[in-house]
Amino acid sequence: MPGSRAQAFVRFALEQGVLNFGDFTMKSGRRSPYFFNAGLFNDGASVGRLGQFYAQALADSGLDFDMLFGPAYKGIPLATTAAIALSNHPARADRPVPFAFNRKEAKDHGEGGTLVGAPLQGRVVIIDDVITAGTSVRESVALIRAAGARPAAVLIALDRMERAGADDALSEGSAVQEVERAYGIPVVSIASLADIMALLEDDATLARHRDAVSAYRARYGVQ
Ligand SMILES: O=P(O)(O)OC[C@H]1O[C@H](OP(=O)(O)OP(=O)(O)O)[C@H](O)[C@@H]1O
Ligand SMILES: O=C(O)c1cc(=O)[nH]c(=O)[nH]1
Repeated sequence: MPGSRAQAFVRFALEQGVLNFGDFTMKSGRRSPYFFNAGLFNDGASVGRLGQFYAQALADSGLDFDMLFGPAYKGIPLATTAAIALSNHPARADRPVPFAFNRKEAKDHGEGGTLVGAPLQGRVVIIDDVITAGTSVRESVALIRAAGARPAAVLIALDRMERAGADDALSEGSAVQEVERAYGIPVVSIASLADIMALLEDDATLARHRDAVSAYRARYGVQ
């Protein structure tokens, strides 16, 4: 995404309390001096604006696709808001934007199963907030392929630009690069750690977090 839009997104996330600085333990167990909690896009206006950022990033990528898939749980509102924004975006004019999502627990009554929404078919864009170790993407790819559809891309809000794995066995590329290599599909992000670092440089009120984020990037990051 063009620099100024990525910067606007990072600022938006900060204002919503989604982007935080401090000491956080991530799903992988790694400790991070910053955290992106997409669950705090938690009202109609902010989740609507978030959808517009996703839609613009996908339009800017020029990728063609048939539908969206949001992995449970947080991917569900993300795919929903992105589908609404895309259906109003000129790049998608006159073409529907079907979307689907999964349940974490299979349902054994009613329609049953784990998939909800439009049938998975064609070229599917997986929508999530961040990729850390790639587990959520791996599970999504398996679901999409099992349904006879094709993963076409991953669209995330924030590329943390960091290597996955234990401290003494870090992946060669970033988790995002590893996903691109493993599945042969592009990962599009609205913003990245580089944009967060630019924000820290620009904003004197955030200056106290610069050293910790720089040290973290030096330890785990890719350029
Ligand atoms: O690349 P990964 O290692 O899979 O990490 C990233 C995933 O982890 C988080 O979701 P989580 O699995 O915690 O589920 P949630 O959406 O129910 O919060 C996040 O929303 C991504 O989906
Ligand atoms: O790795 C994680 O657990 C993680 C990092 C982050 O910035 N945001 C998030 O929701 N999860």
